Parts: sequence; structure tokens; C-alpha cells
Amino acid sequence: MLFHVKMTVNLPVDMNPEAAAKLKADEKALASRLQEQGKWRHLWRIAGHYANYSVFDVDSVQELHDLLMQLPLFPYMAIEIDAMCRHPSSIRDDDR
Ligand SMILES: O=C(O)C[C@H]1C=CC(=O)O1
Repeated sequence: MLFHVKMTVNLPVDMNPEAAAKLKADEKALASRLQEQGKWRHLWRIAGHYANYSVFDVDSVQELHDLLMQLPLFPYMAIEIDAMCRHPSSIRDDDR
């Protein structure tokens, strides 16, 4: 199942810089792992924002929820999710 996910990060302005750097490093490590596993299929920065557009390929809504909740930056994110299905005019074999 494919989901389009928008994540907007709002770290507190007074957050300790070392704590913020650790959160970002941990987030990057998990994001890399999930991309290698094919669960996090696309990750794009939204120009001019501390936000991203992502595409997740997961087996269930529950799996998506569990993955997102594991993200170290989850407590500081506003998340918007849209479920996607195959477009009849798509020419790409990997759009499921
Ligand atoms: O920077 C972000 O958009 C937030 C988050 C998503 C992946 C990652 O490494 O950090």
C-alpha cells in the first residue's frame, strides 16, 4: 500500500542544540534504514520549509502508523497522510 506523507518539523526554538543534533542524526539513521528496506520509497525536501514529502510502501495502515511513531522527530512533527492507488493512465510498472 502506498501512502503520500507530508511531515512538517517544528523543533522548539529553545531546544538544546546538542539534543536537536542527536534527534536529527537518529532520524537520519532510521530514515536511511527504512529507505534501504524499501518501506520509505521517496523522500523529498519541500523547498523553503523544514518539511518533506515522502512516499511509504507498507503492508497496512497500522504498519505506517507504527513506522511514523518510531521516528525520533515524531513528537515535533505535524503529519498529513493521503492513501494512493494505481492511476489507470500510469505507465510505471512499480506503481501499485
Ligand atoms: O528532515 C526532515 O524532513 C525530517 C525527517 C525526515 C527524514 C529525516 O532524516 O528527517
